This record gives sequence, C-alpha cells and structure tokens, in this order.
Amino acid sequence: MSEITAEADRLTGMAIVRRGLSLSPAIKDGLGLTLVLAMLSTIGGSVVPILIQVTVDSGLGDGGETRLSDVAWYLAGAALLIVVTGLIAYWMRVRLFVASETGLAQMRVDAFRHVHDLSMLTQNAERRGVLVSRVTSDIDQISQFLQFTGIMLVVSVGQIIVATAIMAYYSWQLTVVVLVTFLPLFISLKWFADRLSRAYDIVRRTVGEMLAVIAEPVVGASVVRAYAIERRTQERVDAGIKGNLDANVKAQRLVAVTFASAGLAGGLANAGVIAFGVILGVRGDLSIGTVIAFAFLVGLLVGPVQMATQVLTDAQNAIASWRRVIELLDTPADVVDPGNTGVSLPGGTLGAHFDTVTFAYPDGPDVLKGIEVTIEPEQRVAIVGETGSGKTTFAKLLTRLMDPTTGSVRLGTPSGEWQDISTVSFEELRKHILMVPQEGFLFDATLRANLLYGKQDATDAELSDVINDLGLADWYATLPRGLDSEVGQRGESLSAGERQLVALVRSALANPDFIVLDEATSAVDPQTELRATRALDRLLEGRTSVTIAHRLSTAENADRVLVFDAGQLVEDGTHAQLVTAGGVYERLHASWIAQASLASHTAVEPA
Ligand SMILES: Nc1ncnc2c1ncn2[C@@H]1O[C@H](COP(=O)(O)OP(=O)(O)OP(=O)(O)O)[C@@H](O)[C@H]1O
Repeated sequence: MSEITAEADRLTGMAIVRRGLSLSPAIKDGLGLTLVLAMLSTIGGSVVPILIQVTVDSGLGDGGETRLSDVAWYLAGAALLIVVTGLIAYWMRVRLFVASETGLAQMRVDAFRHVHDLSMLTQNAERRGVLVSRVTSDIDQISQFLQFTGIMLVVSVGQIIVATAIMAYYSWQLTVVVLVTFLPLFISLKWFADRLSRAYDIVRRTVGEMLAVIAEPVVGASVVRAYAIERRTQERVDAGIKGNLDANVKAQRLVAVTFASAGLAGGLANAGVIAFGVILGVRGDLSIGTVIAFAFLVGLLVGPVQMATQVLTDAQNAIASWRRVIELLDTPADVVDPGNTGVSLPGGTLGAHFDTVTFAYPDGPDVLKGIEVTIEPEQRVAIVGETGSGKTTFAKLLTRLMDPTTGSVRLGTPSGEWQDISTVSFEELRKHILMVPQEGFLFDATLRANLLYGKQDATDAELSDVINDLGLADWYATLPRGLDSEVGQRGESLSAGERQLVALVRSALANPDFIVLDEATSAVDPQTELRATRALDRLLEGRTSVTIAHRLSTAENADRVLVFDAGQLVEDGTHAQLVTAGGVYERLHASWIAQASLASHTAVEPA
C-alpha cells in the first residue's frame, strides 16, 4: 500500500535538479551550446562599454587630436555587435524554450500516467486536487524557472563576472569603490530571498483559500440562495480577497525594497566612480572614456542584483516543485498492471473465488477478515450488511481497484482454470469484469460521447441496439436532441435517474461477463425507476453479477445473498433461507420492511 513517498524529501537541492533532469532528458538536449550562446550574448553586452571608452577617447583624441574616421568605425562596430548579440540572445532563448518545454511535456505525460496507475486509495478525494496540481502548476513552476529565471541566473552571474573583470582591467581602485558599494547588498541577498520565499508561500496559500471561498458558493449557489446566506457568503469572499491582497502587497514591498536598494547602490557606485575617477583623471591615471565606461559597467551590475532575490526565490520554488513531482513519480503503483506479461482469462461466463482474503486500509484495522467464498458463473448475488460492514471494499477487491492485504481473488470457471486477477492485464480484466457505480461520472459532452465511454469504437447502430436491448429507446427519444443532447458539466442537465441509465448503457456497451454493481440509492421518479429496473434486469441476464443491495427486492430476487458484518462473511444463502434464520439478515430485512411501510404510510398521510 503506498502513500505519496517522502523519499525525495531527503534529496538536496542539487540532487533534485540532477534527478529532475534525468527524468526529462530532453531538457539537456544541446544545453552546452545554449549555455555557450548565453555566455556569448552576455560578453557581447559587456563589450559595449569598452567600445564606448575607445570611441570617447579617440573621439576626444589624445592630446587634442580628434580621429573622426575611427569614431565612425567604432560606432559601426558597436552597432554590429549589438545586432549580433541580439540575434544570439534570440537563438539561445528559442533553443532553451524548445528543450525545456519538450522535456517538461514528457514529465507531464509521465506524471499524468502515473496518477492513473496509483490505486484508488492514493487517489482518494482529498488528494486528487493535490495530484492535479503536481501535474499542472508544479510543472509550470519548473518551466518558468528553466525558461526565464534559470538562464537569467547564468546570464546574471556571467554578467557580474565579466563586468568586474573589465573594471579590474581598467582600474583596480575604481573596481574596489564599486564592489564596496554593492557589498552590503550582496551579503543581504540570501536574507531577502528567504523572506521573499516565505512571503510568496503565503501568497500561494491565500490564492488557494481565495479560490476555494469563491468557488464554493458558485457551486453551491442554490444552497446559498435557499438559506439566504448571501451576506455571510459575500463576507467570506471579501475576507478571502483581502487576505490575498495583503499577502501580495507584503511580497511586493520586499521586491520593491530590493529593487530600490540595487538602484541606490548603483547610484552610489556611480557617484564614487565619478568622484574617484576625477581625482585619478586629474593625476593623469585615467582617461575620460574609461570613467564613462565605468558608469556603464556599474549599470551592468545593477540589473542582476535587482533580479537576484527574485531569481533565488524562483529557484527555491522550482526545486520545491521538482521535489513534489519526483515524489509523485517515485510513488510505486500499488495495483500493478502486468500488461503484456499478463495471463488470459478462460472463455465462457466467469465466476469468482475469494481465497482467505483480508484487507486493511493504510494504517487501519482489518476491514475484511478471512473472506472465503466462491461465486458461480451466471449467479446473481446480492451483498447486504450494515453500513461500514465491508461491502464496497469487497466489490473493489473483486474488480481489482485495490489488492488484498493477504489472500487472493481469482476469476475463472469451475471446470476450467482459476486465475489470480493480479496476474491478468487491466485490458483483459476490463473486458470480463466491470464495476458499475451508483451513478457514472459524466463528462461535459454529448450523451453519445458519454455513452461511448463503455466502448470507444462502437458505431451508432451498435449503440442503438444496446439501448433498444435495455428497453431504453423511449427514454432517449424524449431528450430534445436525442443522442446529441449536451449533458452539461458532470451531467447536470440530466436527472439523477437518467445518469443511472447512462451508467447502465455504458456497461452494456462494454459487454463484460461479470458485473459488480453498487445499487443506486438516490430516489428517482417512478417512470425512470421502472426504466432503470427493467434495463438492469436485461443487463444482468446471462451474466454473473454481484450487487451491493440497498433495496429489499434486490436481495429477495437474488439467487444468493452474502451477508457481511464487521468485515466478516457471516451468512450465505437464499433470501428464503436467511430471512427466518434468526441472524443479521433477518434483522436487516425486518428493518427494511419497517422502513418501507413507514415510507408508504407517510406517502398517504395528508400533509
Ligand atoms: N478509503 C478508506 N480509508 C480508510 N478506511 C476506509 C476507506 N474506505 C472505507 N473505509 C473503512 O472500511 C470499512 C468498510 O467500509 P466499506 O465502504 O467497505 O463499507 P460498506 O459496507 O460498503 O459501507 P456503506 O454501505 O456505508 O457503503 C469502514 O469501517 C470504513 O470506515
């Protein structure tokens, strides 16, 4: 049984980057050349101040002699250099973009597939949102880092090194002046980055909270209106928006401080350069061109320092995101698909055998204990039991949505072989056994597209045959646009009963030999109820079925009733045998009868 692993928690930042790159090898494709281009464009940009110096000095001329033709050449050279540097920067960005997007697209595909391989346990409701955000926003964060911040880091570091080297070549005294001015900022960068990172964490958290308080009343609009809680809802929304605004303002204040500090340091450095430059110039140690070039070189330091805190924060976020995606990819799939190595199931209608099956949810007690039972082919079995007795767990094990903790579940025929379902490929298994939920999930598409989830390549003729066989032709004829009707998000344009019918048609299209059904509990109108009962009867004909029964009639009409109590199979027989056996079933049956008579009594009572 696996939870999202914490293995990646132990990796250092660099190890995460290495692991991340090995999972998306396309990112590294041609990275060497891209880095060389990045360095070339940096050097190109840094050479401009040198050209300014030689242009100014030869323009003003040594000893009063002006060489205008040289100035023209230098200017032409500078223009050419700027154009070439621009082209190199463009080429570098395109290469970087293509490589990182290709690599990350692969990572998205891998992560998405892996989410599907995880068992229903790992993907339980509250984790689903987290899993989706790993595939989407976490990978976006890495992409942002690789395409912008990461290269900015390389370019910025390169720019600082090259600019400092050129400064040192011109004048070590002025270089010391500049570096001393920037030193306090360099030292405090990490402190700023940590504070900014924390501030952004709060921004992200408040974005989540804000979206939740906005989305909830939209989804539950009818409840908000029914109970007239618009004001309270609006107050919660306002508070959510305000929280996000405050967090953003706080984070942006920090950004503004770093920007202003770098600008201030640049201004001070330039003032120092001019002051000391004049002194050195007067002594004849420095030319005017060199002092002007220094001012430009100081400008080359300001940009990287202004961006440094942002770069460090983005780097931290990207590493955290990479860590989360790696954790997801490292989580072992606990229900493993044997794929091509899987065995086939025998032909003919299948039965099932539970061989001393025990099951416990992660860190929980055994919820199924030593279940030993054989279900014959074509048998109609009803499962009954109190809530929490283990009925759904039994059904999930039977369809391999989860694997038993101990023991095995097999499918086969009494005369043929029995195969452990963990050795059968998912594809083969789904051809034979299918779990029909109370209501199928509906996608925002046409009714036809939704039905075809049962069999993607079914023709229209096949589809209408199945609908006719289930006796549902009159139902879809009542829909305004027949099979082309749009069902809306999650099927909201259909009634609960119609959504049940969709689940039945899908399963009939899939045509398995064995159906495991969670009987619908939601009340529907009598006409749809009748249709659903008739369709279900036809669907189960000639098939083996196990139904989690919530209705009296289902248990009464079944060939066999299995009664669960606190994770144990306590009774096994027909309705007639069990209803007077003095056990759990007799008690349950009595309470069903009582409920049914209460319901009919209330129905005829005047209001
Ligand atoms: N995802 C889960 N994680 C942990 N425990 C679970 C999980 N799902 C079910 N259980 C526990 O396992 C036990 C059996 O649950 P199960 O859903 O199989 O019962 P059930 O008979 O189908 O109940 P119901 O009729 O209410 O659906 C219960 O105690 C339940 O709390």
